This record gives sequence, structure tokens and C-alpha cells, in this order.
Amino acid sequence: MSDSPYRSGFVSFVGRPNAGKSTLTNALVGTKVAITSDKPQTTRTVVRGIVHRADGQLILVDTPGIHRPRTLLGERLNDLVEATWTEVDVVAICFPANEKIGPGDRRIAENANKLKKGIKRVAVATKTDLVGPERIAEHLLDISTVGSELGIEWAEIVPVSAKAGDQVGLLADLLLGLLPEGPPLYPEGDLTDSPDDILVAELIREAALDGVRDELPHSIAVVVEEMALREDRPADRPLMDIHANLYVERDSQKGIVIGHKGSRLKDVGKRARLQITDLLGVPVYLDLHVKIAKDWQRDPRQLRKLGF
Ligand SMILES: Nc1nc2c(ncn2[C@@H]2O[C@H](COP(=O)(O)OP(=O)(O)OP(=O)(O)O)[C@@H](O)[C@H]2O)c(=O)[nH]1
Repeated sequence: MSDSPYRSGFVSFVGRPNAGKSTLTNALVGTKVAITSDKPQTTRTVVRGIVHRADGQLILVDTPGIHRPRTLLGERLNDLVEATWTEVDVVAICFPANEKIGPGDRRIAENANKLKKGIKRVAVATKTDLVGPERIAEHLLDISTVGSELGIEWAEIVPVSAKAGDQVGLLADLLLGLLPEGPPLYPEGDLTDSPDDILVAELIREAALDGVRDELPHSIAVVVEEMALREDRPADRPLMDIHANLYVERDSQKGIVIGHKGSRLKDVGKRARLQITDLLGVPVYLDLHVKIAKDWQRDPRQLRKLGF
């Protein structure tokens, strides 16, 4: 047994879209609690991932990437992020190592600096596997310079690669060390507080995002309408029935998502079903329909219906 006190608390990952926040959250938790994609602005909800350790509990709050909002959805997401900042112990800003620090990053850092004094600021240099040691050194120096210019005192500056697993354990150690002493906040074994229907909808959305381009990724939303174990099944052969709707904004998008003779939708359903089966630990029957919610990203009523 070590003598270090038990610590627990909240760490929020922030950064511009595509900075690698969700991938890092999953790497730290050790399982997929947040979906990821190569499209910017994938994350639309606040996902809490929980890291359990003998010496503490780290609750990671993965947030949507902050950007200049172009739609009502964009505005709602930015508000959501700033609201979560007030409830955390540490704000960790992600700066991807393969990109120069830009005005968007500076704005995020500035806002993080307006938070209560007690909240600690950490800089994470993400995606270090994509660059060489010289570029990493330059990036770390840039982060430190941005800190001095904006008057931010970085509690830590940590380079990591969530993909390669480099320094992920070290980051967990350092973050835990910044948390207050306190009891566990979630039961042993809980890896996220997202309800199953939300996780399932997200896995379907992740499968649907793969291979679509331009505006379409932003137009896709998924809602699970029903999810229940099928009755009259033998105890050793359970089956989960899931009915979900995949929404797009326009008729032309519907055709793309469904594909030639339904081939694309079938493929999305198949890939999502495998992931959902993994998540829930039971075989799944997935009934997936594509519907149109016209211009939902800009329509308050539709946004409400879709859970924003
Ligand atoms: N090579 C490499 N790629 C990474 C790493 N971390 C994330 N990525 C990739 O970067 C892209 C964005 O990753 P996400 O984790 O979805 O980024 P995010 O910051 O959560 O993005 P938003 O949800 O848009 O805010 C994905 O294609 C990831 O596979 C990393 O450590 N190395």
C-alpha cells in the first residue's frame, strides 16, 4: 500500500475541434466511452469517462470542440462547454503537435484563464506520434510562450500520443496529483455516466460518419427510440432489440446515407451492431431508419427533439 492520499475530482479536456480530446479520453479510461472521427466537431455531448486507480479516481469530462458557431447547434455546444468549466478541478487544453498554435487555440486558452483561480490549467501536446522530437520541442516551447503571454500558469505541460499510448499513464499520474483529496465519486467499475441509449446512438453515429464528406457529417443525428431485451428468449440466448432513427437535414442526404439499394445503410448497421454488442455484452438486433429533420441544426424545436 502506498501512503499517498486518495484523490478524486474532475478534469475537463478542451481544445479546438479535432484536437484529439475524445481519443485521449478513451485511452485514459481504457475503453471507448466517446466516439471519435477524422471529421471536426464530432463530439456533441459532454461525456464523462472514469479512470479508477488504487490512489484515486479521475473523472474526465470530454467536451465538444470550441469553434466559431455557425448554427444554433454550434452556439449550444459552446455554451455547454463553458458551463462544464465551472464544475471542474482541472482544465486540460489540448494542442495538437502536428499543427501550429493558432488564434482559435489562443482564444480557448484566454477563456480558460478567466476561470476561478483554484482551477488548475494543464497543457497537453496531443498526437506526438505524428511529428519528430524537434517539432515536439518547438511545440512545447510555443505552449509555454502562449502561457507567459496570456498570464497562464501551466501546472503541467505534457506531450502524449493517445494513438501510440505514449505518456498516457504519466498524464494520468500528473492529473491525479492535481486533484483534491476526497472519496471516490463513482462506484467501482463504472467507466462512464452516459446512459446506454446515448452510447448506442453515438456508436451508430460514429459508424455513419465513416466515409461521408463535406456538410453531411454535421447533418447526421441519431436517436434511439426503443431498446429492450426480447421476450420469450431462452436465458442462455438473450437478444436486445434496438430501434433507432438516423436523422439528416435534406432529401438528397438521405439517398447518400442509404446508398445504392440500401447498401451503405446496411453496412453502417452491421458495423454499429458489432460495436453495440461489444458494449452491452449481448447480441443485438438493430432496426435502423433514416428520416429527415429539415435544417435541424438551426431549428430550436428540432434541436430539442434531438436532445440538444
Ligand atoms: N496520429 C494520431 N491521431 C490522433 C491522436 N489522437 C487523435 N487522433 C486522430 O485525430 C482525429 C480527431 O480525434 P478526436 O479524438 O475525435 O478529436 P476531438 O478533439 O475529440 O474532436 P471533436 O469531437 O471534433 O472536438 C481522429 O481522426 C483521431 O484518430 C493521436 O494521438 N495520434
